[in-house]
Amino acid sequence: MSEPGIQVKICGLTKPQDMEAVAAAGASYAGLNFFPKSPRYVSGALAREISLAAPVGLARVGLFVNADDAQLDAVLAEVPLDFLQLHGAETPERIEEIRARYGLPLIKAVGVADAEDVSKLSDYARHADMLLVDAKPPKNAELPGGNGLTFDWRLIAGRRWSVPWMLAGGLTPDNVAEAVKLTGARMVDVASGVESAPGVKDPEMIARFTAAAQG
Ligand SMILES: O=C(O)c1ccccc1NCC(=O)[C@H](O)[C@H](O)COP(=O)(O)O
Repeated sequence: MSEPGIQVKICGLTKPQDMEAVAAAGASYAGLNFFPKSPRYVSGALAREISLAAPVGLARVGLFVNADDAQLDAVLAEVPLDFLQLHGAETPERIEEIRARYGLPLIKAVGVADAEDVSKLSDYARHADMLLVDAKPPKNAELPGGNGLTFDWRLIAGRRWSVPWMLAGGLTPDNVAEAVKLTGARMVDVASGVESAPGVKDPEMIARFTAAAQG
């Protein structure tokens, strides 16, 4: 069955042409990754150039992991952003602090591996404007996200929270339609599933992913 209205976020753009591919595909959100250890890390003038390549209506999301005010101040002074995505171990207090200081809508990413993780989502929903329900990284993982791993979608099938939420974790052009069907997600997010190599986005995969998500 067709799923009109599914919104797509493509995360970890590393060049201005990626933004053009995201816009051409009809995605709604584009993520810039400010975590220095990520293969998708961007900074300074390049990050600004990518951000400025976004057409009106395509929301730019800045992704941070346990960022301090100094990092957030520096990025936001240079790079226009519409949302902040917090992908580390930020506490509810820290989320509120960031929200008050920068006045931007916040997406809190939460890793899920079991029902206990799912139960934590309601707490975060009280402090964030949107949730990103991602696969929990393995203990030895170098990155807290962008690992291309799925989780058991049945854990959240049909679930709703008090704020909008995005499904993430190991989504690809080939499995996203099934993930949407099983979970009831209205928004989906992908990083590695639309890349030809870590940090290298593939425009054709971005187009296929978006089309498959939207049915
Ligand atoms: O993508 C990264 O490199 C990354 C690094 C550190 C924290 C978060 C990161 N990505 C966050 C995302 O929103 C990803 O899109 C999400 O984790 C799903 O990734 P993937 O399984 O590769 O689609």
